[in-house]
Amino acid sequence: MFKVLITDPLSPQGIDILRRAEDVQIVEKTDLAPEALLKEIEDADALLVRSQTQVTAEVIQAAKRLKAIGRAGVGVDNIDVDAATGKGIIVINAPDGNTISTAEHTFAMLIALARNIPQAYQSLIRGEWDRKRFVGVELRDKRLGIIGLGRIGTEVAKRAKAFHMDVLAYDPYLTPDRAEKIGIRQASLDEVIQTSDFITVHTPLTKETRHLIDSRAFEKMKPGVRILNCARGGIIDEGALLEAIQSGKVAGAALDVFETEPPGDHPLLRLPQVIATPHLGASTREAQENVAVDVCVEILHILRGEPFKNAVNLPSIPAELQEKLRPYQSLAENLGRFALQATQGALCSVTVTYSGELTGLDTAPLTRTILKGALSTYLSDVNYVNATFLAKERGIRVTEQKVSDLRGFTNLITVEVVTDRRRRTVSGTLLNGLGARIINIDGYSIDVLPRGHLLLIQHRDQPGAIGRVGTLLGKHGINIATMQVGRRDVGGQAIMMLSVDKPVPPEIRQSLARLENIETVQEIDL
Ligand SMILES: NC(=O)C1=CN([C@@H]2O[C@H](COP(=O)(O)OP(=O)(O)OC[C@H]3O[C@@H](n4cnc5c(N)ncnc54)[C@H](O)[C@@H]3O)[C@@H](O)[C@H]2O)C=CC1
Ligand SMILES: O=C(O)CCC(=O)C(=O)O
Repeated sequence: MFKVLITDPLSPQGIDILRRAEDVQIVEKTDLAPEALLKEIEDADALLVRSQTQVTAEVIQAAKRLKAIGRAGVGVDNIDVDAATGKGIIVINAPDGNTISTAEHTFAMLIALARNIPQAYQSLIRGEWDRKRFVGVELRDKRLGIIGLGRIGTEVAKRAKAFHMDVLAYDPYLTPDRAEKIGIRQASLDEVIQTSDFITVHTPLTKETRHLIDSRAFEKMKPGVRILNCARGGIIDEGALLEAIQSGKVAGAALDVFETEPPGDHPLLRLPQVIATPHLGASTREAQENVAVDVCVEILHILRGEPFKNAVNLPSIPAELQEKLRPYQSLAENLGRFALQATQGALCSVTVTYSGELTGLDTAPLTRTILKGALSTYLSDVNYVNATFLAKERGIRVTEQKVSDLRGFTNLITVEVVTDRRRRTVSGTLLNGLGARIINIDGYSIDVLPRGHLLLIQHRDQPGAIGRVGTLLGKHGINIATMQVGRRDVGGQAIMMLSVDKPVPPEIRQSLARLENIETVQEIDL
């Protein structure tokens, strides 16, 4: 009998699936005090939560038999996924079930914002009859700038088109083919920011999207622009938004999410131009049913040892194969991350070539890991199980091949990525006793540890180029830990691969790119 502990309110449609299972005992205890949770989790086989229960490392350590944690929703921010992975506990989520609800909520906010509906309602119930203060704007022919055209962004775009809005999207990871299929014009971030009447964000919160909309972005916007965030607090810099509204640049904002939740007595909430909801994007009966059903079905699969999907942290592969592939997992993930970060742009195809001892194995899980590494650069909930599916959905061609060419190594993985901007080939190997190494980029031989902050610089092989890079980084207090240089011909094209002790800010990368004989500078974070 499997004990499934449910600690947040979950839709009964989901729980009924577990109730009908003869091998499951349900323990439903919401609002458990932290100590009570530590006790209750001890003999649980699975834990089901929404966003309230904090599944900390302490909770995970207290569990003696836990095999799976299910999140009825997308974000797993309340679960210590690393601690779960460390204990071999599978964490799953339900990424599709709340897309429509969140898109509809965004649209509700868009209309409410355009027509001052919450403010007018408040005024009316105060006993006023003020028809002048709440004059709004039409949506028709207004430009809606969508930042992040994934599942939710696409659904928002469809609804905006039905309202005859002029929709423009910025999503650097979307291929032109896919955008054409959705029927949305793609533009640069600057064009979206400078020309939109409404701007809505639908990206995950990543290093790249944190404060994507900051004071510089607000300066560039049209006066009277209206802003929406129903994705994650932190994509928009709340301090900069406050100033932009107070200065009159921004006419209004609709917020479902906040940098800290709950936001408490936040200055933005005191502005009459701001309308807000307490993270209600996914709060519909349908979305909650969808995510609860999805997560309960998958939890049963995991408990019964059947194939499952939407794992956030673990691939489902036979133990024997897993054992053989395990040493390559981190190299594979880092090769995917490295290749895409070094290439930039919308991914069109990935070709993975395996050589040596890898040719005799089923390498599909490694290819999935490479895809996961590449796609997690810009998608919110990529995992080992859904990476291939997501690539297919986005029209990315994935090819796997095995060859005998080993270039002197006992094993070799070569990843070739093609984006709408360029093509890159990166090879890596596991050196006996020394661990993972990147040994070739675009035909240039190097020897780099795939770890930490790296700078990939393309330059002309001329005297002084290396020195100028070192001097400029040194001037800004950035220490170079290691440096590798690869060239084909004397005086010709060459690359430098630097590992540095801290991230290199964009303005310093731009200064580097302006140095004599330096052509491109890419930062890679592994
Ligand atoms: N308010 C709420 O209750 C809910 C909020 N969400 C949040 O909404 C967000 C989007 O969710 P989905 O559409 O399901 O995710 P998704 O993964 O389908 O789409 C994200 C999109 O953002 C794009 N993107 C990534 N980095 C970008 C960048 N720097 N600039 C522009 N575009 C970038 C990706 O290419 C992708 O197309 C997630 O953060 C999710 O957590 C999701 C559900 C409910
Ligand atoms: O209502 C919830 O569970 C939060 C939804 C959400 O933000 C997500 O699924 O990422």
